[in-house]
Amino acid sequence: MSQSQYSEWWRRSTVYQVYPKSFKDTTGNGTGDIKGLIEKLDYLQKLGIDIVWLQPVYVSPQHDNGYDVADYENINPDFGTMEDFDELVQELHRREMKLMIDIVVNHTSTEHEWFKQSISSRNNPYRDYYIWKDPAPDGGLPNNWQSKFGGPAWQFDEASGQYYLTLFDKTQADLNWENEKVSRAVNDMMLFWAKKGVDGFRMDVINLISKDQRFPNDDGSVPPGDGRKFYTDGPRVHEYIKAMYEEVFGPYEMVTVGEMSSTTLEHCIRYSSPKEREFSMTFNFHHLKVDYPNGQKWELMPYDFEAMKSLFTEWQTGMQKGQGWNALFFNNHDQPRALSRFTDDKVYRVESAKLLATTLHGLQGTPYVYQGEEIGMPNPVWKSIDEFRDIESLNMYRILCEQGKSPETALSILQERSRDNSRTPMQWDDSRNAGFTTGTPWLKVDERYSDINVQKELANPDSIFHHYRKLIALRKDYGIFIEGVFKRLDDGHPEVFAYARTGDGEALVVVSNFSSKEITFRFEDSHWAELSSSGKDELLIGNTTETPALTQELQLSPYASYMWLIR
Ligand SMILES: O=P(O)(O)OC[C@H]1O[C@H](O[C@H]2O[C@H](CO)[C@@H](O)[C@H](O)[C@H]2O)[C@H](O)[C@@H](O)[C@@H]1O
Repeated sequence: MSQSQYSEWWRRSTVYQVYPKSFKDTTGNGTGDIKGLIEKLDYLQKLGIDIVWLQPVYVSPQHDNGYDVADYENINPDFGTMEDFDELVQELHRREMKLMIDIVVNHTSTEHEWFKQSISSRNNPYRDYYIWKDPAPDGGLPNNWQSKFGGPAWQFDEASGQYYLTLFDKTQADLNWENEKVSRAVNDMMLFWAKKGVDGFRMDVINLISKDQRFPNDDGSVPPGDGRKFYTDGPRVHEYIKAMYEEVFGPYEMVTVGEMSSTTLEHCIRYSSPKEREFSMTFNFHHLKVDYPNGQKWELMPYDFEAMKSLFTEWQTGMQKGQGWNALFFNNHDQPRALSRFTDDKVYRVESAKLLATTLHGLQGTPYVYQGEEIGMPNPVWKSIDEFRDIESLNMYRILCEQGKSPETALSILQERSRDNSRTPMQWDDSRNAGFTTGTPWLKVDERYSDINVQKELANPDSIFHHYRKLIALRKDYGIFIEGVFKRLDDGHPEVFAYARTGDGEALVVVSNFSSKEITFRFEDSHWAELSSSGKDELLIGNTTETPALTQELQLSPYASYMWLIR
């Protein structure tokens, strides 16, 4: 890739993901709001954040916490007003920060006016905005596709005698992108926000919008056999995205990230290579499915560390070769906290949080920090099903019990897998409800908030927060973070992930011990010969009190992680 292809500002940026419902409540109604986010912008600026990704704040019945949009161009009163939104844009821009908003157009809420019209009669002009099918000849479901939240992907409408498609909850009806009026309406909606000064979009499950128009049954030959192979990266998806680029993203010079569900490397290269004129970058989830036995999210197994490292290697190398760009992340609002999932959130919580950050931020791509990650928030401990709020978790708990699992077993699966793990309120200080709200929080606050909170983190120069701050600043200082060619260096070591990023006679080297053991790690001779001939090493950042030089053999304490620059 030539130098100029790396010149876009967002390649040097770090994005902070805000789950508004759990960020900061200023009204006392127990739900975070836009004014709460404005109140905390100085905090995000201190962290060094360039872009804030604000998750859906549109009018919505909130069955899926805003991913069920009922009106794309108005703000849900729980989150505030359009004036608050405009103030947010101004306040971000005043700080030279950017705003990225969530666009959810694979589906709408069934409370959206388009759907209300669509379901009203077979002849309504909006009927074709959604995917309606007759029952199968035997009177059953149109096909055997499954909803990602459990159960069949079809809902029956008695009045018209047809089914509509819902790949997520039954209140989230899939839009029919074959209808040109749908893409027209979506582009108009995106132009509305672009004209308001929004700088970018995060496009929810955007690679699911084009369905195989034959709507065939899934024969189960490719796991998980739920129909996804017929609508994931579907036949016309690139055509649809290119049209968005030409009309909206390109003219408004937006930064865009596509959330790509169950995607492939080949497609992500196409989605994010500049010459394709689609998105700036893509999220994929493969590295986070390394604890799903046979791709089954609702079964447990210890995570496969080697698989995780191989997936990072495959995507780093593949995207680099194909000129694509990765969105880098370990955490988001759909994932349990990586700290609890892949490392030790108790004895080595601080070391672990810093290790995950260093390992991720040294990779090629744009890093995303999910709220609370920068202070080392772990999964909470769940005591009862009554504490959960997430629609997927509640559906799956019911299904797991129906399948014969005991309530205790079902709860233990939710403890590891529930999306609510990452959605508990942000912990600002040690006052009541962690300073999140003066009212009753919509989801419980983790009990450890008096130890783990922003106030404490800011006061301690060695905190996780300050580690993130340094990493974010380093990315701006050294071009090697952006351009360096990825090479894995640990040769299948069972505890260590080690890699280099090389270029222009320099090397960035990251070595992380993902275990609670004190270990010795030795670079293989050929790797060491290359590294040691590259120049003099300087430790850029580490997570212990030691400041080791880079040597062929390294003693690594539990969860130790270091990043060196050689030049
Ligand atoms: O696990 P994948 O098949 O790779 O899918 C990725 C994620 O897709 C879904 O997330 C997004 O869409 C949902 C519906 O709008 C919404 O509920 C969620 O919050 C969005 O981020 C899926 O729900 C996630 O579990 C997957 O991780």
